[in-house]
Amino acid sequence: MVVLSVPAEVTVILLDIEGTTTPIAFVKDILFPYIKENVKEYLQTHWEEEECQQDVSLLRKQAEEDSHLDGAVPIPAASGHGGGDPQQMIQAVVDNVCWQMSLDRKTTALKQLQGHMWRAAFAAGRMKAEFFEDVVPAVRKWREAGMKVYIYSSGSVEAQKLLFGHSTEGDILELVDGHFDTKIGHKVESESYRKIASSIGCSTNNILFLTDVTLEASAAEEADVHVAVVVRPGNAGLTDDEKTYYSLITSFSELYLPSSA
Ligand SMILES: CSCCC(=O)C(=O)COP(=O)(O)O
Ligand SMILES: [Mg+2]
Repeated sequence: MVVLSVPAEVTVILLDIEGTTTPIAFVKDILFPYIKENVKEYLQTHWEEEECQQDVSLLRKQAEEDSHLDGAVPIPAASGHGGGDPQQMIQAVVDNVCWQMSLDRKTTALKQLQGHMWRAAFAAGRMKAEFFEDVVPAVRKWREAGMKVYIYSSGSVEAQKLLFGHSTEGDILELVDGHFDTKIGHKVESESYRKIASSIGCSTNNILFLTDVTLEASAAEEADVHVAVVVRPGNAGLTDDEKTYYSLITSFSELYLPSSA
């Protein structure tokens, strides 16, 4: 088995979700279709609620920022008392969400609505999150060895907690010391990793970040975070240069912690 030695200065393991702890297929074939199939009904049912209106406001703000993009779908401003025609507005939000999802965009606005929609499905037991079989045993081992384990995903913190709280392995939320999402910054920006270190109260070089996306690995590395690229079934392929440059693992069991020897 290939073994990757974790540098002695590492005290925190920061995990991406999609393509790292969890198969991309679970996200693409189960989580995302649920949104596309249910978004209209969800908006119709929850339209008058404060949380739903906040989600719509955030999506509208994002739509304004996106107005220069090809195919962007605007969301009209709510006008006067009671706003415009709710059905027209709902259709615009549905079209905007579907357009963003067709591009797999990771905007905070889209991820916030998705998280709120998944809540009911997880709570009702309609979905259970999948984790690769090496994930839970490895995370338990790392924690026993004194490591802190944090999550950094484009999925909202609320959605992350749903996945860890309702998984095929049971409720594994207690295995995580904390969560970060795009509210701290985007995963392809190195400043996000500096902010995460500062929020945890450690140096960036105390963190090992595991992700399937090399653009994220590169941003983290620029901030002096240690990185390993996770190669899982169904992940996007890597170029030969990327394969040579990055430390690669295919299972969390390939990480060797000197402190656990
Ligand atoms: C954790 S919520 C479901 C996945 C999701 O919406 C997503 O965007 C995952 O992105 P990641 O940063 O974990 O690759
Ligand atoms: Mg990922």
